Amino acid sequence: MSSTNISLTRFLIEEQRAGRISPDLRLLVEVVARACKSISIAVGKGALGGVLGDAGANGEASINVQGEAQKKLDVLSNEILLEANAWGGHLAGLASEEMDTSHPIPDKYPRGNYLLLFDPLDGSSNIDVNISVGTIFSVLRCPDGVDNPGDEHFLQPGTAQVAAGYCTYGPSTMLVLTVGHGTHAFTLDREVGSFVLTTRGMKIPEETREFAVNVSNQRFWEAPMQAYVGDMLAGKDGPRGKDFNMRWVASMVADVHRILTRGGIFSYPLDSKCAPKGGKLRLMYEANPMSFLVEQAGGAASTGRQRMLDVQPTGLHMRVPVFMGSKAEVETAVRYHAGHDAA
Ligand SMILES: O=P(O)(O)OC[C@H]1O[C@](O)(COP(=O)(O)O)[C@@H](O)[C@@H]1O
Ligand SMILES: [Mg+2]
Ligand SMILES: [Mg+2]
Repeated sequence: MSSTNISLTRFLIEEQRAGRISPDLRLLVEVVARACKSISIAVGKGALGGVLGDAGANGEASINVQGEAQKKLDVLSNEILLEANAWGGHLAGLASEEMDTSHPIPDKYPRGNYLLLFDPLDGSSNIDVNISVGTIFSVLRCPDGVDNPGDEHFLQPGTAQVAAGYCTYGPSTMLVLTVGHGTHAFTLDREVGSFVLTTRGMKIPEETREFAVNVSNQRFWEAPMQAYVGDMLAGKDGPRGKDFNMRWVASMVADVHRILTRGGIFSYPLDSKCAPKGGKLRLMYEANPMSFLVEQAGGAASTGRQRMLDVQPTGLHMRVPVFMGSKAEVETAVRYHAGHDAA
């Protein structure tokens, strides 16, 4: 990755001058980036910051709307994002993976035209073992004439996103962003405190020999997924005619970042455990923003049966099966599903 001297601030101003983003959207992305810097500092303190471990009090776990035990950093990251964004004047409302319902902007603050959705800390199970975690965000327009949005106003397909991104808190902190004109990566210069453009126009190779999936769920998968992964594992003597490598960080941000950097396919398919909920990963906070970034980098994203960005959400916390990454490989996964469904 070659570094430039273009800061995120300058990049966004240039996007605004080119008419690709509004001044409000520019400021909104700046606020999210600033919040991510604060989360990065909290994550980076690790065991010294008193932020590891489970949230909750008196030995009682704190359970979020997803039915999952919250980590202290899940709660802290959510608070940082809410606090940073609520008063800025660019938003009509916020929604978070960690909150039951959408969060209106308090009356004391001015309202803007955008809706912000986020997974404040993705890959929570990795926090306590010092493996990369991240923040994922998505920006929608508030429908015309609505100044006090409710959950229903957030239920827009991924094609309606005006910006999406993630911040990965790994060996370096990186912000990866799209405003609908390519996917661009910024690395946090920790001494200066600003994000610097390090890759303009990320490109996912069309073909790959690397897949990411939690294979421990194999016996619960649907038949087409069993066949798809079985054929990859058969290697060059099997029907795919090539050997595949496998990676699974179990932080979607880190797995998708690898795929944006060197290609691959990331998958969290339907299995009989998560099928009653529709899948494991969340459409609005995880699948849609990541699919927007991946498509803007020349990749593809699907549920296995439908382009991800075309899915009409039916609930704020809706879950979906996910296949995303190198275009030809995602198309292959989709063909296995179509072949099975047609049989
Ligand atoms: O533990 P599993 O089943 O492999 O699931 C891992 C997946 O779950 C997630 O951790 C879910 O995200 P959260 O940590 O935000 O709930 C993804 O980041 C990751 O891809
Ligand atoms: Mg997540
Ligand atoms: Mg999360």
